[in-house]
Amino acid sequence: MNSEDLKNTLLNFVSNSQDGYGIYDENDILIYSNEKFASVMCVPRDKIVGMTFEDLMRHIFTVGQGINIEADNIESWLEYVRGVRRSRKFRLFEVDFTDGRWFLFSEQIDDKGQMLVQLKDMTKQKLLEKGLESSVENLKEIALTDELTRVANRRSFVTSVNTELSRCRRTGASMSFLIFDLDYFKNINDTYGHPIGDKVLIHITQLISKSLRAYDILGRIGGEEFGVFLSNTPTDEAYEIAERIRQTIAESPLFYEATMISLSTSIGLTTKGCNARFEELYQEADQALYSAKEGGRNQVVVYR
Ligand SMILES: Nc1nc2c(ncn2[C@@H]2O[C@H](COP(=O)(O)OP(=O)(O)OP(=O)(O)O)[C@@H](O)[C@H]2O)c(=O)[nH]1
Repeated sequence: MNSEDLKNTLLNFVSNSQDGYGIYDENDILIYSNEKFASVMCVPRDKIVGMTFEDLMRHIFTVGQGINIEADNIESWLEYVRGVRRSRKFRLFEVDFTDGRWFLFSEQIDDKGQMLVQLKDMTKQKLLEKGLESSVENLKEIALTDELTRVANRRSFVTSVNTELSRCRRTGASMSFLIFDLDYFKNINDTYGHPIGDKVLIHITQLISKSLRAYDILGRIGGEEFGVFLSNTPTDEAYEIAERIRQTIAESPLFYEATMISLSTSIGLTTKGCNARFEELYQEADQALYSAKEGGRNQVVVYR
């Protein structure tokens, strides 16, 4: 193929391309536009050629079609664009359109200062990307949340507690750790059935969660066992919080049809410096919880 034929073939491809092609001269005046470029910019091809880049943007801003120019004032937007446009020989960026489409723009500048702009419709990829992002968010949520009670599951609770321990290690503060365990929960399941047992767990979670401060960490660490991490909280303060929750639970039975299901919890409490590990906190609070069960249940016991 001789060079004339090659030029014609190339021009033919570019003219009929599904991608938009435009060329600006060194003064940013559009000297070439294929059909697609003109239609993406929402200006007829015979009108768009000859426009400067800035006038084209002003036009798009005024009609409110095409590129989504998120600005109150087009002149200040252009001021910003002047700072980045032509700042590099090659630029690649994504642009959203007022009709919801997305285009990938590539700008390439030759030695004379002429700029070739290519626009590629990437709406499908963008939708896919957004779908994937929200699926990842959903999966994260599922992986970290207890399905029944909607609080942190054991894994996510342990991670949050470890993060908080590292943070408070730097401040040298002490913290308290509580384990709540429902009393005679097996009886509730056996008497009223598993679905009502589930309702009890949700009810208890809500009662505990309402009594905590925004920065306390609550998680379901076992079947009917909940952990609470109280950062920067000494024993007497943690005891007050635990005792208040114990009382609330004891005074808040679950009403199911005509039946009132009375509830109570035993609570183990330990207070330590932040150099402790999760396993130690758990072990000590669990030992205190065991004493609370042994001591007759429905009580808070501090680890000694
Ligand atoms: N409904 C329901 N029950 C659960 C769930 N997870 C664990 N359980 C039940 O929780 C009960 C725990 O029983 P136990 O460990 O004997 O404890 P308890 O009956 O509360 O007795 P104490 O703790 O000694 O007061 C068992 O019957 C488990 O089947 C759950 O997600 N839903």
